[in-house]
Amino acid sequence: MRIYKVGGAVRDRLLGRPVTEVDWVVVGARAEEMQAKGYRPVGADFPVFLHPQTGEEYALARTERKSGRGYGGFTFYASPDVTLEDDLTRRDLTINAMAEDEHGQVIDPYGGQADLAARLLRHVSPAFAEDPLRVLRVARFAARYAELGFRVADETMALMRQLARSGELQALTPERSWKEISRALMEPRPDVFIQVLRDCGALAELFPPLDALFDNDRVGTTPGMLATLRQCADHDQPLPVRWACLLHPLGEEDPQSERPGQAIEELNQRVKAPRDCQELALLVGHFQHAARKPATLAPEALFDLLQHFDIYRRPERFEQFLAACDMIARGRFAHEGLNPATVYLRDAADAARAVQVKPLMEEGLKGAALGAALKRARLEAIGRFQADRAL
Ligand SMILES: Nc1ccn([C@@H]2O[C@H](COP(=O)(O)OP(=O)(O)OP(=O)(O)O)[C@@H](O)[C@H]2O)c(=O)n1
Repeated sequence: MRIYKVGGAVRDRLLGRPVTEVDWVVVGARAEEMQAKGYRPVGADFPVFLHPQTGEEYALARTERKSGRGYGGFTFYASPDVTLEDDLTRRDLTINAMAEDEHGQVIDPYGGQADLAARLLRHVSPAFAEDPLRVLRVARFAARYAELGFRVADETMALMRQLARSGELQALTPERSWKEISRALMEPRPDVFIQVLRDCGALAELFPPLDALFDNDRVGTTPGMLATLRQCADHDQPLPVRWACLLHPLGEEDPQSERPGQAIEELNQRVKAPRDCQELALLVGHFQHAARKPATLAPEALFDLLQHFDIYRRPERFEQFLAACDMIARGRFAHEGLNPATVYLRDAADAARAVQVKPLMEEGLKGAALGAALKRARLEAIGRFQADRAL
């Protein structure tokens, strides 16, 4: 049996980037031998094992054949006669299809090193098309390595276009799509991820309302949305902020639609985004306008906004909302430095939070009456705050 390091670890070492996770491929072995050596199988009929000590993944060299639509439709052929080259051919990109032996010798049958040098994301073979998720993966790698000068090779872009047109992306499960999308949004250039998806037609398949924005962009929202995503990366924003910033223009289209928030809701559901991402996207979609000019809001409207956010129990969610507003201000409106609108909102929230319950309880108030008195006191506090700031 021979063991090689493969995939991302080889690529990132050659790029001089930190290697976070090492995958191994095992040639000339059977599952029984692996288990006899103490490796633990990952699944019943998947030829991947975990090392007894390091927990790293060791996969038997395999070929993959697509037997149906979607990700379920894969069959594996793993056997001691599958060569390292066979295993590398089924991989997505040439830069991911390199291996390294125990002496640090690189095995590179598909020109991965040349493509690293040329800064090209190029598919290995037509087998690329067997997994439509790879369209998202390529866009994600483009987002990760854009700053190193990488771009998608023309022939790979053509293949991605074909895959998008075939409708195969529809067969991706929300879980697999979200895993790629969420990782891509956290890369240094999430805007490049979206642009690559747009260019190959995948955005139209995955997020039709976002794609439509690019087509009917009378007011130039899409360059602003892309710039906003870039700001998110430059300011290390967490995933919910980035997701909300991606979807924020849909909230602006909404006033004309019958159900505000519908487009955001649909995209949330489509990828089954986690709850915090869903919530923030809807809140940003809905309140971004009000948050741009909070000083012009009537005290009641400002109070309602803060109530809606449940700023008393969910302060971190409100902070993420303000962060998203800041990123939009920078990306869309080229605003630099401290954003007076979000400073105002944060101070208003602090004024409302400063209202104490204890004195009201000491007056003997309870239950609904206490709730109503607290609301009144907070509304008054906001009124005072606005009056002070107006001076
Ligand atoms: N749909 C996929 C998923 C994975 N791979 C191959 O499996 C390797 C390991 O996959 P993964 O761990 O997902 O990616 P990495 O390349 O290690 O990248 P990352 O740094 O994002 O983990 C990849 O390098 C690639 O060769 C593939 O060809 N097609």
